[in-house]
Amino acid sequence: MSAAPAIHLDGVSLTLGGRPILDRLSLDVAAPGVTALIGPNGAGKSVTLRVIDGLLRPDSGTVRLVPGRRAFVFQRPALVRASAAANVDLGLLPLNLSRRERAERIAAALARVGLSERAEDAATRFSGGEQQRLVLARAWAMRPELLLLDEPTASLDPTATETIESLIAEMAQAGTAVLLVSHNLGQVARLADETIVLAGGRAVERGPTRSVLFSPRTNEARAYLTGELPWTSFAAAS
Ligand SMILES: Nc1ncnc2c1ncn2[C@@H]1O[C@H](COP(=O)(O)OP(=O)(O)OP(=O)(O)O)[C@@H](O)[C@H]1O
Repeated sequence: MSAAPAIHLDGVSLTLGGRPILDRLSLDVAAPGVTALIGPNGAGKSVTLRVIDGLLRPDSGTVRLVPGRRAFVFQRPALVRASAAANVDLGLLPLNLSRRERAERIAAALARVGLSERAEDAATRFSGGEQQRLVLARAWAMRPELLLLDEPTASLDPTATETIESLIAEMAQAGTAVLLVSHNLGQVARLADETIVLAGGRAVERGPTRSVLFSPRTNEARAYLTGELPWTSFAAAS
């Protein structure tokens, strides 16, 4: 990797509830671009994102991040009881923008995810997919240096998924380092330059997405991928 990584984890270990969850985890995430973090349920993907965001403190090891704005889109959308517009505005508050610039960014972000008409509606009454689109709009409006995404399209319909995927790609092209946790391997293939496979709290494999998905070198990665990836249709499309 030529430039300094946006995220650098070195030997990160963490025990939760008496169980080792991260086990000397080391990984780098390049900036800009999309890096996918994949692996079986319980592998420690969400915990890794929370460690990177500082919500969980590792027992040992080093976490180094590129300085700047950071946005985290959780598996379950984190929204306050206020309008959709106010929820986007919350992400902008720390940025010291003028009132007018905030209003412009809010309008553009809501339009980007097809929620312009819902700007004044209560966000907590939105459907699951609408809430997910809203939190992504908030992240987009922040223009973060670092974007952490935990299953960002898990409850979205195909059209909304396409909207969100193009928004993620656009942010990466504009310079954001994106770390994407997803079980949607088609999405990983579409978006991620690099892919890291996590199993048992360790990065067992990493490399260009295509080689990780189609020619995994480790048994752990192979076991995960053969259970999840529709090899026949997928391989035929490549
Ligand atoms: N606060 C906590 N206390 C105790 N155990 C925890 C805590 N948070 C997570 N864990 C455990 O850590 C393990 C890894 O959880 P994590 O949510 O990171 O998995 P994941 O790889 O994101 O899985 P999935 O694909 O199912 O979302 C799980 O077994 C979970 O029960």
